[in-house]
Amino acid sequence: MEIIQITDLLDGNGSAAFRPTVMALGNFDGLHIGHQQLIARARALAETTGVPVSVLTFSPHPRQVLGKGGYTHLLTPSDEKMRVMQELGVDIVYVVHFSLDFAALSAEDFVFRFLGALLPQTVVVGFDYAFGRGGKSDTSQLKLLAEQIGIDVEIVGAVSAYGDKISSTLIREKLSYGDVRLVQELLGRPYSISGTVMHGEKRGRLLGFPTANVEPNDPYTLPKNGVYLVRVLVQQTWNAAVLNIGTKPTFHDDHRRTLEAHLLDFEGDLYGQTLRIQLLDFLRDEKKFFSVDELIGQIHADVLEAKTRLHTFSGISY
Ligand SMILES: Cc1cc2nc3c(=O)[nH]c(=O)nc-3n(C[C@H](O)[C@H](O)[C@H](O)COP(=O)(O)O)c2cc1C
Ligand SMILES: Nc1ncnc2c1ncn2[C@@H]1O[C@H](COP(=O)(O)OP(=O)(O)O)[C@@H](O)[C@H]1O
Repeated sequence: MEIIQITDLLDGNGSAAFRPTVMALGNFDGLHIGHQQLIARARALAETTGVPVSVLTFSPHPRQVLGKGGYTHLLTPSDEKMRVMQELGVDIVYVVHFSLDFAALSAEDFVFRFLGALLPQTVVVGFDYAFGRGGKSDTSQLKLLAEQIGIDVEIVGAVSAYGDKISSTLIREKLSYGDVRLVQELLGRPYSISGTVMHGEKRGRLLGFPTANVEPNDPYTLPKNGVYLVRVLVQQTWNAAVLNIGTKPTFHDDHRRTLEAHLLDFEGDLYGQTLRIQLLDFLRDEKKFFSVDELIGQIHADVLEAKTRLHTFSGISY
């Protein structure tokens, strides 16, 4: 898969580097099964005309640039997004640097000056696609403008599950309830977080449960505080683990949120390594224990419960 960064507005002078493709447009945060259907549609169209399938996406996420706080938690930061797109069979990803200048483009400029220069034969968008200054233009305007310069527009309908339209917002909400099993259904794969193992408070080993303190590499949307059954990728090997997300209220009144994974069958040094954590199941809420022995007893019970539930997940492909 080729990744092409686009940092300027093209102004019609960059077209030499581009070739005809069928192009899916969107932010695709989460790359959930709705996004996947859209990309599959683009792929099918590309195959019938014998051109590559491309995706046009933005970085940073427009909400990170335009949002009131200027910062948004993501489901699939860039590396994860690229990994999943590759699995989906995307040939080319155009990553457009999203700036205030870009956001200010009118609908006409976006289509005539920008999109046209990328030479798509067809663009594929979701039914709720919005573009142009203030995101004020919709799919019917896209069709009207794009067809003037010979670009076909294909609009893909909503995908629903359990009566809800699948969206990044829905997935964020389910994560806030800790419902990682449902999230896995909506994503078509387990929710995953990548991070680096940092030094912690060195208490884990004294409790009999060393825990890798994982500092997320990007501003991920975290599920609610609690204990989860997870799988952790360490140097190309998956390890079953229990993960605590929270503030460790047994030891602290006001600690920042941390992610700590105890790998069930592992001994060794993980400091400095990059780990990928897949969240498989929610085990319980995080609690304040009144003695350390009570906490240790509960972690033993968590490990037993994790091992029991692990059997349910044997069919998952990583
Ligand atoms: C499976 C598991 C469950 C945990 N549950 C709780 C909990 O309910 N409440 C709590 O205060 N800490 C909980 N912890 C966090 C421990 O307090 C933490 O791992 C310990 O303080 C070690 O921290 P350190 O690695 O920074 O030394 C849990 C840890 C694990 C691995
Ligand atoms: N089974 C295991 N699961 C997680 N970490 C382990 C395991 N075995 C050894 N380790 C190592 O021990 C470290 C965690 O020990 P801990 O006492 O909790 O220290 P820290 O507070 O620095 O995390 C991990 O970062 C890793 O290098």
